[in-house]
Amino acid sequence: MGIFSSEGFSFSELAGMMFMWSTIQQLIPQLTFIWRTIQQLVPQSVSLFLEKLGAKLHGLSNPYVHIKFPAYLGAGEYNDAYYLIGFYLSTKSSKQAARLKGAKFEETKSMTITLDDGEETIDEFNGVLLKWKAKNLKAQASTNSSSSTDETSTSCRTQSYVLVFHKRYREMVTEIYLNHVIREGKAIWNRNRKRKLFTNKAGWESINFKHPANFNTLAMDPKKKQEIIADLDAFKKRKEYYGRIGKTWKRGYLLYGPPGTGKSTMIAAIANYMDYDIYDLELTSVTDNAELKELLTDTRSKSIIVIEDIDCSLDFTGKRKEKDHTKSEEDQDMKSGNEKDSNSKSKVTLSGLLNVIDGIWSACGQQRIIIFTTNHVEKLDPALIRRGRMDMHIEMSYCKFEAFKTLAKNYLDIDSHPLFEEIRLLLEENEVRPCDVAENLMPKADSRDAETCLRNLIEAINAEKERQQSKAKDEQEQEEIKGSKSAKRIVPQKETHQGSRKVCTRKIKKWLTIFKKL
Ligand SMILES: Nc1ncnc2c1ncn2[C@@H]1O[C@H](COP(=O)(O)OP(=O)(O)OP(=O)(O)O)[C@@H](O)[C@H]1O
Ligand SMILES: [Mg+2]
Repeated sequence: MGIFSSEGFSFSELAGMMFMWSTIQQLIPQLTFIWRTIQQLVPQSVSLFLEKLGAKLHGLSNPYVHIKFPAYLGAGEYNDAYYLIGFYLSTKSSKQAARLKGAKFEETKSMTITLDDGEETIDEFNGVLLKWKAKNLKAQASTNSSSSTDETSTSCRTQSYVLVFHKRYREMVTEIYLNHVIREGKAIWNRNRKRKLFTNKAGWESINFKHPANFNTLAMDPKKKQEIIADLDAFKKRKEYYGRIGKTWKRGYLLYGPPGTGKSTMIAAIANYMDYDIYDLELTSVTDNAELKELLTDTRSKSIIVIEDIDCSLDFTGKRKEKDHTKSEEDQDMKSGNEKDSNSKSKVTLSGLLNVIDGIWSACGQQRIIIFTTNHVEKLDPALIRRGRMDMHIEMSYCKFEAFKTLAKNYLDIDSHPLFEEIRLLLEENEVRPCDVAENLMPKADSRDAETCLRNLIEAINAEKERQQSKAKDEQEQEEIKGSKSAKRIVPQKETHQGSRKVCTRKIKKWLTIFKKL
């Protein structure tokens, strides 16, 4: 029978119990006062012993363990675990608790719904039941008093989650369950957070990254595209594999090809596919190797570090090919770095960049992709792009028929058309950049239909073809003119030369006859 059930108690018994309870309540302040006085009188060691004894007795009678996760740790520091638990509980509590609260963070895409203050929810893990309570000390204290705006703004500091479980599961909870909660919380956070595009000015600055590019809309050879997707998939799943073979969990891609062939578009597609942030590293703004290290160690995991137009970024091109074998690589790079000083402020060197890629990341960089782009792959130092640093070399090339079909689908929403065959032949014969195809396929006015756009493209390719042909003809003519001019110049020279030789021979013969006469 429950103590608060009136069943089985007479009215006088109930009145007696209520009297006893109110007497105990009245005695509490006096008992507290006596306890405080004893604490002051007895030596500290004795009072500590008594406290420990009290806790032990309480432990014996209470089989439940409570772990508190406060939102605020003091000294301006907030507790990440509190927020991650909140994300974890958002998937559990909305089904059970009656009172919930919604929170929208600047960095997240959507609202997170979690337990309101004072609410509880039960979680089950490996057959064990665990209770989570949301507490707010301020809310409890201010139920009796009116709260000021100041209090509301700092009330998150007084919030906490308390986990309650039977003490027999202590080990399982602390060693397995809590790791699971934090891991799940992080996964929810990652799925919900907005992706960022970072650029380096003074340190990293970020904006939200929103780019519509994806592998479906990326125009390129479908086989090559599938290879890239498969490589990314393998990379995503290979955490254990990289750990086992002792390699850093990173992957390097070199994208090369003429301007307007989709290198930057490919980077956006990879970022969207992987759900990664992008760090767009402008090497010319990096003062020296030390700053480069700092910037790269400051990047988050699950990110892509991009160095666009690496051949133009710094003088990395082919330096090693002419290296002086009597000097160390670092010396030579430093020398070239100093030489560069005259036209660039950056002292970042090739070996500095290689050290950062290979060295620092081995220690702390995980789940990162590094991408270099260039229009002139032949100019790059082989050390920079060797396998292991740049694992995949991807050529982004001129638009062929398969790539065209993707663009026709993107821009005109068509899979076939009678003009496709003519376009296929034209694309085989000519080097047309995907950006030019895209430009021509984009309807300039609402009224323009697919056929008009396709005809525009055909016209544009033919016009370019004629332009190239007449340019080639002009160049040939110029060459011929140059050739004939130099031929004309050479002939009199030869004649003059021969003439002077003849004069010379005549003079010698004359002198010989004079000598003979003498
Ligand atoms: N392969 C492609 N697939 C889809 N769209 C493309 C492709 N290539 C180019 N485009 C279109 O052309 C525009 C320019 O492409 P992008 O900037 O990706 O070229 P790039 O290779 O990075 O050029 P650059 O070498 O000059 O930096 C894009 O905005 C896109 O609309
Ligand atoms: Mg680009």
